Amino acid sequence: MRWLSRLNPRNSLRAQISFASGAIALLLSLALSYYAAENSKNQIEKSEGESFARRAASMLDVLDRGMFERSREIQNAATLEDIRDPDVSVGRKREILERLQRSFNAYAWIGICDVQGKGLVGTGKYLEGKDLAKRPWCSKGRDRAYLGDMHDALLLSKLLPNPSGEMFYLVDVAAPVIDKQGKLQGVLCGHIFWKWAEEVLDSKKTPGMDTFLLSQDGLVLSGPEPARSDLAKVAPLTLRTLRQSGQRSGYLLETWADGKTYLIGYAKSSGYRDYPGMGWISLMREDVTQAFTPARQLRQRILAMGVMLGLMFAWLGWMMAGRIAGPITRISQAADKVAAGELTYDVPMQQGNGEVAHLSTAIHDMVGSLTREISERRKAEEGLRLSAEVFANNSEAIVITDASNAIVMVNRAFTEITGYSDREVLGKNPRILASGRHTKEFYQGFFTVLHSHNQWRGEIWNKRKNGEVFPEWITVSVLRDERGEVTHYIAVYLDLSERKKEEERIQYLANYDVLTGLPNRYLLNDRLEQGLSYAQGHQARLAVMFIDLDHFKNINDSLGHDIGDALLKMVADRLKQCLRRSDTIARLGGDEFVAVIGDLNSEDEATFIAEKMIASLMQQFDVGEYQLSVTPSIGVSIYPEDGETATLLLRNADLAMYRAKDAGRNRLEYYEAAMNAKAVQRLQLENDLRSALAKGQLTMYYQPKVSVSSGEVVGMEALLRWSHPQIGFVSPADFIPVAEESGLINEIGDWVLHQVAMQQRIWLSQGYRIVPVAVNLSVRQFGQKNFAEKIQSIVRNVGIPTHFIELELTESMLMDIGGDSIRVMDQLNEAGFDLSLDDFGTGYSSLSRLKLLPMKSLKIDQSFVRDIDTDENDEAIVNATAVLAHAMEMKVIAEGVETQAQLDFIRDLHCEEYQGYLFCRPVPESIAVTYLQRESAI
Ligand SMILES: Nc1nc2c(ncn2[C@@H]2O[C@@H]3COP(=O)(O)O[C@H]4[C@@H](O)[C@H](n5cnc6c(=O)[nH]c(N)nc65)O[C@@H]4COP(=O)(O)O[C@H]3[C@H]2O)c(=O)[nH]1
Repeated sequence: MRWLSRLNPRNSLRAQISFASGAIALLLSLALSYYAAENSKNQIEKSEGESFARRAASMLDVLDRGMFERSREIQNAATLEDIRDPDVSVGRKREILERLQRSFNAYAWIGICDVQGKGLVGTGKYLEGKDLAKRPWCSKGRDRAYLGDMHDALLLSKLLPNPSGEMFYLVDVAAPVIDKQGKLQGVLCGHIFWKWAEEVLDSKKTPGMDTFLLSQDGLVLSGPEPARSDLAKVAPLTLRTLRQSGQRSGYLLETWADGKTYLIGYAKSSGYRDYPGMGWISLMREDVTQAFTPARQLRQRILAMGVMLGLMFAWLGWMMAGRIAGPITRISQAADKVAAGELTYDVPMQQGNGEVAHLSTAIHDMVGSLTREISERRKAEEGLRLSAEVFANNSEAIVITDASNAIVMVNRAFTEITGYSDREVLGKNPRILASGRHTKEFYQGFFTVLHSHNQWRGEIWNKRKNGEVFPEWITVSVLRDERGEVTHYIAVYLDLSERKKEEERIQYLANYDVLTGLPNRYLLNDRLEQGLSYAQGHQARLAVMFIDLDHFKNINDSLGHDIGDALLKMVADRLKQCLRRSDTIARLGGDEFVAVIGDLNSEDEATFIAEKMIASLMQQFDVGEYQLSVTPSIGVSIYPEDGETATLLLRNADLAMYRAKDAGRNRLEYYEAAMNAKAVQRLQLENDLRSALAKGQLTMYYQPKVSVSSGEVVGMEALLRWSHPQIGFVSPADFIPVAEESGLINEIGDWVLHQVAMQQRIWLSQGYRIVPVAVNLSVRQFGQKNFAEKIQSIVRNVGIPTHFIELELTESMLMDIGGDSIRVMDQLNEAGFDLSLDDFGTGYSSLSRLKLLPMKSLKIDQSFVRDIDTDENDEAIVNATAVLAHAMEMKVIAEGVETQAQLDFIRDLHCEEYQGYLFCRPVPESIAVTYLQRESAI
């Protein structure tokens, strides 16, 4: 509907121009058509009128001449000898008259009346003998030639042949008949059919046109009105005009009684030659609707052309206006867009030098400069808004003072930090915030720097409204006018309270253990360094104690970390209580604590403190619902004997602590130099072990397991051997712990498992009888993620069933591995591995816990077997263990059976299997296979 609105002149300049030009053209055409039609009407009126008048005149001429000629004929006939001579017979006369009648066919009758008025002779013998005296021609034709007006043919119409029977009219032409003697003999008269006149009139007529012949009195002699009716009744005006008009012919326009307007041409008879005529008037009329048809048609044509012209002009106007209005429309659309805020809109520029081009350029430039101005203003407003936002929302307090240092403006943060509302401080000096902590000189220095550098930065202690003194970092700037005079000071305050607290917190976290509140490793180092420098300066001695809780991991795993943490806090408190205020007790992490005891008089003092600690920790802890006890292993190093640096002293105390652990835990060990050598040796071993695998220095030995009852080899234990290139044979008892500590055990363990599985596969492929081969697992291996899946995949990848492999776990492992261990054991068991508990009796396995484990067999440690035949205790232990194991449906395997006596003993105790030098030492694969072979040979 947009185009409709474009056509509305009220909306569109283009439509206005178009309508105006169309309307002008139309009006002009209307005027022109009116003028042309009027003109044409006048023309028609004149030419037609004149033509009518001419034709009316010529009609009269014909009639007058006809009447004149008839009159002459009759006069001439009257002078004929035979006519004038009374003696000539009537027949002769009749003959002459009939000949005359034939010469003009309009003669109705020609005849002669005698002086008495009696019909003497007549053509067709009509009226002969009749009394014609009263006839005007008879009476008036005696003296001279007579012409009579139209009259009814009363007699002749009955006599003459008249098929229609209608009355007809005649005009009379008569002349006196005078004989030679000059005596009147009668009157010769010719009756002329009036039809003749009507035919003359008709001959001048054209369709749509009427002719009238009027008598002098205005009676209708011929025409559409009844004969001898008075024209004054139907056209009084016309008749009056004719009478008044002095002209012989002319035309006029008049409305007749029938309501129609006629164009009328008229002529008045003027006779012919000496014939004066009878005063006849001829009229030719035409209805103007017909007469003016050409004018009307012309007007219609001009009007049609006008409409065409109007439309053409409207279209031309539309096109021209389009050329003018198009660019203006584009400019106005562009202006609309700009007005709607589309400032980036580029107003199109019209090419050329015309007004519109000038307008478009001017608007383009104007919009450009407006846009620039607006965007600059917006930027400025944005800047102001931002500044106000920054001022209002800045987290730092902002105070603006005037040159006299009276506060003129503060922001929200100021109120939040100081507690003063803006109303409370406006007009006041910022001095109201002074804490009193700074001296007069400080403020003097402050203003000196401020005025010389226009800025001062620094920390100031101020006071809040509630009286709290707090630190702030302040930046004060000076604002000056163009003359350099100070107008304002702007101070930005950053409240440092939180930051200080945070710094203190960070400081605390950096130096203290969060759980126990004891100094951590860093603060310990500091304190130790301080203690050492004191000791050096005062030739004093100092002790470093490394304290590790035994089997603390078990508590964490079994009772949860919350209990473990609570216990550690209590342990920390008790350790602290065992020390003097000047001493330091720190927590390094986990269950490791270090104490630094300065100004030591003797070793006994350290021993006393350590024993106090052991005694203190051994007392029961009530943690939640649990009653717990822990034992520590404590290693001590002394300055200056065991080291002069903090690092050395800590390391040596650590070594001593390990020694205490090795020596059975819950004890105190002093550092000895030999420990260090052992540690070095251990480190060397570790390094060598790293490359042992790659260098092929590790091999597997196998020791058969034998059925006590049958003496058959029913299994084997895989035992690792390391052939060190320098040291020679290294016992697994020595390098397995090293591998465990260093983490190498995982790699080595995988290798062992793979080797054993491969060996089984080879034996299988070689057709040997397969017995399960037990592989030792270490605690660290067991702790690996997805351990069960891993060893399963190693075995399956080799391509042997899992029940070919037995897994041995030591009892002490159960103490060290986490609470998840039962789940892992279940997984292994479900995967098809048999599990066996090694070294049973050396640890402190709770029997109730043992019940939960999916163990297939239980190996009695060789230390019990060794003296079984001599030591009753050992015998009792082995016996009880065997009973217990059987009760739990486990096999019992005796380890380290060296003698027949021992074998007999374990047989008595119903052990199912044994393993030991008695049957076979651990041997390489080449020998081990012979046991299988031999067995398979049986
Ligand atoms: N006196 C005496 N000893 C006997 C007798 N019969 C066997 N033995 C020794 O007793 C140890 C039995 O192995 P274990 O208790 O599992 O104790 C093993 C095991 O805990 C560990 N070990 C050995 N190989 C591996 C291994 O591949 N992986 C892991 N994690 N540990 C291993 O090293 C320990 C020591 O292994 P070995 O030195 O081979 O010592 C073996 C074996 O040689 C005997 O009649 N008399």
